[in-house]
Amino acid sequence: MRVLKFGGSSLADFDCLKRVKQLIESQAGEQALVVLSAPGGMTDQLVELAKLAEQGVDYSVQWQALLNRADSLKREVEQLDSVVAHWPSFAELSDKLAGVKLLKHCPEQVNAFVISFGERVSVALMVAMLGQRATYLEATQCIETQGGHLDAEVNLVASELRFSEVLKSQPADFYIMPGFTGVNNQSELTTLGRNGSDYSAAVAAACLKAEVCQIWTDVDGVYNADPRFIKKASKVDSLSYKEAMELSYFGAKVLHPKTILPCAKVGVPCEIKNTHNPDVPGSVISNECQSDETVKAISSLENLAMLTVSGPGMKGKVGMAARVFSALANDNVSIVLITQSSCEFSISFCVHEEDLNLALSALEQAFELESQAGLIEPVQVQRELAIVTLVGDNMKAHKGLAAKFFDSLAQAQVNIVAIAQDSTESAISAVVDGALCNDAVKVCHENFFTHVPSIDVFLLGCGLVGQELVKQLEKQQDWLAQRNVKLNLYGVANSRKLLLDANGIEFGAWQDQLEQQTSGFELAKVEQFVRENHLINPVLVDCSSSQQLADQYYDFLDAGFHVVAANKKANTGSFKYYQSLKSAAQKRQRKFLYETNVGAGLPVLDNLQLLFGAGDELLSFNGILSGSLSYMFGVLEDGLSLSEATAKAKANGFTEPDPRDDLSGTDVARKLLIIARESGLELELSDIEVEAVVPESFAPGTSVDEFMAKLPELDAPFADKIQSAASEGKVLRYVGSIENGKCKVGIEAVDKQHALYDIRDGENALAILSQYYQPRPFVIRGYGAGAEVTSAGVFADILKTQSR
Ligand SMILES: NC(=O)C1=CN([C@@H]2O[C@H](COP(=O)(O)OP(=O)(O)OC[C@H]3O[C@@H](n4cnc5c(N)ncnc54)[C@H](O)[C@@H]3O)[C@@H](O)[C@H]2O)C=CC1
Ligand SMILES: N[C@@H](CC=O)C(=O)O
Repeated sequence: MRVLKFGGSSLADFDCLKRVKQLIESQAGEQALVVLSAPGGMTDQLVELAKLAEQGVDYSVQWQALLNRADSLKREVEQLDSVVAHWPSFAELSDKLAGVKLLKHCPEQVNAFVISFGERVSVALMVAMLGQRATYLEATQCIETQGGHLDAEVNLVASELRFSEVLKSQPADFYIMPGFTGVNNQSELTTLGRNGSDYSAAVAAACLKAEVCQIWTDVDGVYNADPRFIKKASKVDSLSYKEAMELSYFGAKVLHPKTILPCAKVGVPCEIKNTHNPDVPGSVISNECQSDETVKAISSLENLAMLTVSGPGMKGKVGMAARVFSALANDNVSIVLITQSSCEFSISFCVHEEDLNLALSALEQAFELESQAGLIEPVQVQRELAIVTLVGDNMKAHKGLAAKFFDSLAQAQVNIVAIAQDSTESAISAVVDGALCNDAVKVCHENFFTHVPSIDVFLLGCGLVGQELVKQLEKQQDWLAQRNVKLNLYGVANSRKLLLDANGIEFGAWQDQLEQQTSGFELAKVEQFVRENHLINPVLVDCSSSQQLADQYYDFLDAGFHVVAANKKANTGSFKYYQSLKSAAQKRQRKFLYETNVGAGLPVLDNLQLLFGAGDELLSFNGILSGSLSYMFGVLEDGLSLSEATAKAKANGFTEPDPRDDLSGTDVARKLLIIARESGLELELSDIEVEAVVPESFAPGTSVDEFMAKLPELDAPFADKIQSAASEGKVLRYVGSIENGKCKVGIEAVDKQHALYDIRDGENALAILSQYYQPRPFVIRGYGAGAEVTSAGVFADILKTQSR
């Protein structure tokens, strides 16, 4: 005997019914007991009718909708010449509802009759469709329950007897039985709790020692996370009973939690299959489950509240926990998870939010005296919580899984309210803020299953460096995929507009799309986008030179973004702000990375931070830190004028957006300040002594174009300077130095023997004399400006946001 159960989604309309009929008939010579749910959505209609009737309000519209739906299904079946002989009595249903409306009261027994009516509709239709080979099996003759009329428990022993007698007296190929329904020992109809048809099937399978219990639904099986939400969730081929039980208990909606126990008791394998995809092997739940995976799946349960009972009267007092839990049990409050502090001062447990008031009043009554005597404190309540659970039998004795779990939650910025693990180590649960539950599941799924961490980039500033970065991101997609990194570009902003796209921005089309936007960047907008799309590793990448953006880095970090900056303005604001960014990043466990602030793509700051971290100390620094000035001084030697050299440097993408930042020495001063600060000097930008190439007083208040047009006025005096240095066999270089805690930048004339003589064409050269690197300094040399090298440095920083 095989037991098959079809849920409401498999019975939603006539086409679905035909598909189910075919599946039943394909049981090739096997006897089958088929359990049917109500046609999809019909139980909800019935529940609503009962509610309206109880409120004494008019329900004729809803009633008509139910009748129409049922009648149209019946008509379609009868068009096949199959008379629906067992059609349940709608007149009886109507009478019952009228009675409820009159009394404004719906007794449980009547409620059970009303809400289980849809199952009888399904069975009547299917028996008619299958014809002679099928027999209508009354669940009320077979499934004996105890407890109330609603949410009743099955008495397996009594039910086994009933099944064997009833089946003996009615031999058939196919027994079609309504799910969700039972009978108590007073022959009154009962129901098994919402979605209880799975439970009916499991009970039938256990009582009949069936070969298999197949649960047919609308998904291919049990997934390792909720597939409606985790796109990369994959089907689990086999699970143990324990794993399935933990999963369904902690929220996996594909199976009713009560289903497993009856199957497990008898060892009937339970198979989950997709009605719409019957050839795909489903998930098999059995004792035979063999797999090496440690974590099988992640589930989550939302809408929970946590209650904490504490007080001096708890400590060392035997029986307190028992009293807490029996008070709740007496009021039928189900406890989802329990945790207790080791000092025994408090017990915390989770209940479903809907049971919260009941739980509170039960505890109030049970501990009234202790509470008056000050032995028990008022019960603390935390609402809107969720439980995220990792499930897997092989987690047992496997070191590091809990650490990885908690680390994942930290990565998603999810605070853990409480934790619990059963002693068999097959499930480990964390109670978390309900609003962050999906983030938590997503990051755990990434870390335990797909192993493809995602980096979610929002690019601010798409000029030279920003545009080049987008090109590099596009070019490297395959390289990233090979290394299991998913780098998504979700947002691009210029100074006026912000483009956000939850599907990821198209690399080829972003410029046009950005232009079509109507509003600009605001942190709140991006934050909301991150929340709505449950992004775990959002990175704001600043490739602008905006002071306004630099001033918001603290807020970016505080809002949980990593920050990658080519823009130097935040690090060269006040020392206090510079420090606050470091501590915000640390506090929020986010990265603040700005390698390109000095030397563009050259590995300067990372190396310095590592060296200083290893105890090295800066003794002195000397070098060329400006790519544009390195280039300009080089071509000046070759005979170009200052204005020509500046225009060329600008065209090559070496200068700042405003070349005056380079020519005034400010850009180099900023870089030197950052090196100084990284080495521990508490300096401000105003502490740097600056000798300008072109003083800020030249053409003040002009636009970049006006400045460039006026610059030729300085060509002659500058050519003289070059000439006079050349007459001594020297060249001019723009040099930054740190000596005895003092920083200065300015022009130096150097001869052939000088280490900086050959540094030109955009190259930077940095000589770092330190405790560890002396008497010869540690030297870094290479191109220190330009869109390609700079965006490569930004790219590297983006990738570094992943390292822990
Ligand atoms: N070009 C280079 O070699 C290097 C540049 N950097 C830094 O990279 C940054 C970008 O440089 P480039 O791309 O050369 O400049 P760019 O002028 O070509 O691009 C900057 C872009 O930022 C945009 N922008 C300005 N304010 C904005 C705001 N509030 N929000 C969004 N976008 C805004 C501008 O409209 C412009 O398109 C600068 O801070 C620069 O100091 C750092 C190292 C090397
Ligand atoms: N304008 C800068 C670009 C890099 O920071 C330079 O010339 O070095």
